[in-house]
Amino acid sequence: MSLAPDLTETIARARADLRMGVPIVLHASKGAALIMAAETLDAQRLADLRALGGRPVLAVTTRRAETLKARAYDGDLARIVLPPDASLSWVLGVADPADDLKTPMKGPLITARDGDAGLHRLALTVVKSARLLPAALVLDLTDPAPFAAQHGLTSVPADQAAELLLHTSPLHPVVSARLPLQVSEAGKLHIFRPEDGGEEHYAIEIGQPPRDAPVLARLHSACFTGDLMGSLKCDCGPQLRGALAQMGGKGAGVLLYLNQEGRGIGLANKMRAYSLQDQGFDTVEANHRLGFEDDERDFRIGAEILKRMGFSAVRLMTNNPGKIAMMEGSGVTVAERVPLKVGENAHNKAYLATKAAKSGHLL
Ligand SMILES: Nc1nc2c(ncn2[C@@H]2O[C@H](COP(=O)(O)OP(=O)(O)OP(=O)(O)O)[C@@H](O)[C@H]2O)c(=O)[nH]1
Ligand SMILES: [Zn+2]
Repeated sequence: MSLAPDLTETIARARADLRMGVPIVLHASKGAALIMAAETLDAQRLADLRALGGRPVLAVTTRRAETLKARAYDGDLARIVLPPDASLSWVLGVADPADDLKTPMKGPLITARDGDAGLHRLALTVVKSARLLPAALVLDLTDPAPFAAQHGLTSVPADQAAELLLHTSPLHPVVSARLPLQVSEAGKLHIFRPEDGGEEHYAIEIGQPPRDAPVLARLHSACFTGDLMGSLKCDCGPQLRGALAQMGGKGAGVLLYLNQEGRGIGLANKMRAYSLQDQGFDTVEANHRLGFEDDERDFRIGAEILKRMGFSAVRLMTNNPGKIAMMEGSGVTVAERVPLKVGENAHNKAYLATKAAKSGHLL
């Protein structure tokens, strides 16, 4: 018997550590490294890192490197060599585009091209999944086990972790209960909990849709600003209410409320993107300047929930062809696309036009 955390639990612990500003250790057959998230770094830990000697680098995605005009030799990421006099604000300036226009980074930034970037890539994956800015300080370690033990750090086997993180975490139903709604008194809420310690997702079932026919379905991604605050910057609130109203009218349907705020980058990063939009960048450019892809969501989660509920085919309410492709790729048939065009206003007109022009949304 062992009470020790397994791999999934160790990764969840690493995520929590990074959010708290605590370093982690990644170890693989080819090498090992000490990792700190740039966003939660403080001056003391930066000084402690320096005291260890070696050649620390700041790993950023190629998206971010492009804005910084730093050469990326590792495909999807760049390893920026930390200058000897780099301060905390230098690190934060590389990680966070907030002041790019006001105080552009003084280059040239030197990037590493020798050696392997596997641990850096994994570091960025873990930092992203902790909903932090995708930038991580990485220092090679030669003797990771005693180092981690001496400092009480979470130590993650990198090869196995990289493999595990390719897959969507299994989800388990937690509870279901009746939930009478304005659109239908025959509402029911189901809660699903992922094994990886990530956020729970919800399914709102309306009526009793038969499992052997395509169900009217909506995959809605959480939008605190639009769903709850009535923000005019997007169309999420009207889409949420519009989808529920249609399901209520038909007497059957299932709306998945996926906690993938900000197209999967989290609310804090979405607000960073909004702030960049106020500087003149569109929704896609803002994500890229932050170092993210246009869309970081994993719609396989939606497909998993539908399958667990017994559905194998949907009439999907969406304008996003990416959702249809992901459903089909995950084994849920999209029998029909049901357009959902509601809530356009003067504030979100340009946002909706950008999604049509750059992200392939259907008009
Ligand atoms: N990163 C980022 N996320 C945004 C922005 N505006 C809205 N969002 C998020 O985008 C998501 C919108 O999701 P959905 O309603 O599923 O929209 P969609 O992918 O356009 O697809 P359909 O509505 O199905 O056509 C929500 O998670 C919002 O929080 C933005 O400017 N930047
Ligand atoms: Zn929204």
